[in-house]
Amino acid sequence: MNILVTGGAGYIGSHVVKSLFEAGYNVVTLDNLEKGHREAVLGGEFIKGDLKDRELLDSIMKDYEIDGVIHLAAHSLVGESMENPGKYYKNNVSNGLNLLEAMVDNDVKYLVFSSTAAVYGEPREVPITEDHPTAPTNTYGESKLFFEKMMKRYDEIYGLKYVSLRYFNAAGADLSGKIGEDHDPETHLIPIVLQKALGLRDKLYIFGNDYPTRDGTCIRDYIHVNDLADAHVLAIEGLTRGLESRIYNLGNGEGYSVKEVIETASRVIGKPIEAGVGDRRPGDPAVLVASSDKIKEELGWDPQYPDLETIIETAWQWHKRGGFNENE
Ligand SMILES: NC(=O)c1ccc[n+]([C@@H]2O[C@H](COP(=O)([O-])OP(=O)(O)OC[C@H]3O[C@@H](n4cnc5c(N)ncnc54)[C@H](O)[C@@H]3O)[C@@H](O)[C@H]2O)c1
Ligand SMILES: O=c1ccn([C@@H]2O[C@H](COP(=O)(O)OP(=O)(O)O[C@H]3O[C@H](CO)[C@@H](O)[C@H](O)[C@H]3O)[C@@H](O)[C@H]2O)c(=O)[nH]1
Repeated sequence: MNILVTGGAGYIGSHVVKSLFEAGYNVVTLDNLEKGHREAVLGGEFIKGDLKDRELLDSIMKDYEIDGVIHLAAHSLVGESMENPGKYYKNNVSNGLNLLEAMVDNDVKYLVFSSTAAVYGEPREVPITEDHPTAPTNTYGESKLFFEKMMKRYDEIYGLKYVSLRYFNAAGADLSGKIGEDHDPETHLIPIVLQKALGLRDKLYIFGNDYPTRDGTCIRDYIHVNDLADAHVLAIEGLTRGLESRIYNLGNGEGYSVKEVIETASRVIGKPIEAGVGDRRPGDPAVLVASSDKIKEELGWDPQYPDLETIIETAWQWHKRGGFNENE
């Protein structure tokens, strides 16, 4: 099986590429390296290019006889999406449509998509199941929901079969020490907390402490990036076995507040980590916690690193060694 991975040089994509490779797939990675790292792609072919380049998509699908696509390439920052919505509609919707069109024209039938908990907005009840109403509170979540709707139509009209994986908060790093999270600028909570602990940044701010939660700070469900990656392999296997199009949540079913994440990181590292309190970040729901029962029951997904301390420990090992700087 020949699989095209868009965004495979990024944080989650590089872990997906490694898992696919280990499971015996032929992998072709397409990434424009706007955010990704060439050295993060540990196996298969690498092509530097952009989703907006329709000719390139056609030639990759033909030349490599692509059977399925795992589509991770996107802009993905909640805060930025509320400052620059057009950037999100362009890349996540318009460039994504280019990919769908190329798949139809080249008769590529299977698609696994990186969706997000942000499609739900402020939940009516937690844990959130896949049939919870969608009402995104930010442009990012809305752009991902638009793409899900396009996939549904392409299934109805062209028979494209898809699995949409709605990830909650990805964190941690591969145990090999070769790949991990390395964004510039970094905006995600766990790497920021670890950078603060390493003295690589002056300030750490909690974005709002007046949310309706147990300690006033936002609650999220953190999932280890290798457990996420495994779900992609299960999804592509399912599709090629004849699974109908599906949406699955991916989280651990346990929510941690921003304060609890900082406390857990201090425990893992063995020293206090100082944090100030800043304003709320526009677009942030107060609570996002997943029910992932559906993918466990239907595809046998079995997370190996569900506990927050372990997730942070793997991220700490990666950041302590200096990320890609150390590997270079
Ligand atoms: N990190 C999370 O917690 C999280 C949670 C839910 C969903 N997601 C989704 O997972 C996917 C991967 O997230 P990530 O955290 O690894 O982000 P990332 O920025 O590290 O990876 C995205 C990759 O896509 C590439 N890319 C972006 N636009 C492109 C384009 N037009 N053409 C070619 N390459 C392009 C970037 O260079 C980058 O390498 C995204 O779709 C994101 O929305 C992430
Ligand atoms: O310096 C910081 C950074 C973050 N936060 C808070 O920490 C929580 C987690 O934030 P972050 O790590 O930025 O992740 P999210 O904004 O929850 O978004 C992630 O998780 C979503 C799914 O829940 C994905 O869709 C997004 O792509 C991914 O970036 C949020 O409440 C933030 O407000 C802070 O308080 N201080």
